[in-house]
Amino acid sequence: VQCTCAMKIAHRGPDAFRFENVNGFTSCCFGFHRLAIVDPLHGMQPLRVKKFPYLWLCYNGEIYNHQTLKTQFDFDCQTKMDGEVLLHLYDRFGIKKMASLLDGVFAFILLDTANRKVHLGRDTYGVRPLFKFLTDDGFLAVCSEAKGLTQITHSMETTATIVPFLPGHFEVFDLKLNGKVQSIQFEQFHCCTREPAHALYDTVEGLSSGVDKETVKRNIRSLFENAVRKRLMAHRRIGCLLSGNCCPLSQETVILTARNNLWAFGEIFAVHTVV
Ligand SMILES: NC(=O)C[C@H](N)C(=O)O
Repeated sequence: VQCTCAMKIAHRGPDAFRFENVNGFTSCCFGFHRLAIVDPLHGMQPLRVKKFPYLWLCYNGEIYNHQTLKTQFDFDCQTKMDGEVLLHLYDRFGIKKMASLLDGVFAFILLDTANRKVHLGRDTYGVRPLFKFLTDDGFLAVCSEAKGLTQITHSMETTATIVPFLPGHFEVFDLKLNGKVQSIQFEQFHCCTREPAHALYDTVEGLSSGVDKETVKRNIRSLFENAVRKRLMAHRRIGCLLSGNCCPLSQETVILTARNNLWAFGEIFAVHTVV
């Protein structure tokens, strides 16, 4: 019955929809509306792979460096999904390092039935939304929009609050035998004033030192191109880059970089908005 609340956010994913109960964990349920960006064939969620049958992942977002991480750590991946890398990273390094190695925009819930743990996390800038509903007696629900949580019913008499999940943080819960949870760790994995851990594996060309105008312009161009390039990981045939009031040079960079890096037969449209 609680699952029907997931229909409140049906507009977030027009491509596919799934409700799934977790085998042997009758208190756990996932509802997912998919906007298919990467691996349309195998990317439905909750994402599960043969290698880790006890892991259940639901996430919203794009992991720009998924390919780099797969190569770097020699992961044996079953799909082309960007999110699959989360499962391998979690298995190898644990939740904190997993979150800090991700270059992208994301909000996730990862259930580990073998260790009876639930993990939540959200990207540094909070680009992807995540709301949490938790009662004092340990009933947990999360959703990309608060409206998916307002009609959740639970055993407590007092109303539980719905709070946005803090960007750049992760939280770990113990999943008790009665299906309730207890928070055991809440930590920041990254803050925007620090160099991100994934920078170690970044492939952006070395920037020249010096503060003369030409060097600075070249460096800006190289960083900007890299920022566009890494976002071109979609398997959709039509993409749209929205640039808010950026100069003609960057407009041109966006279009050229995009055209040179398109996957398969895609087409790119840049829309320039002037604020
Ligand atoms: N769209 C998403 O948020 C998840 C994933 N990147 C996908 O392509 O399905």
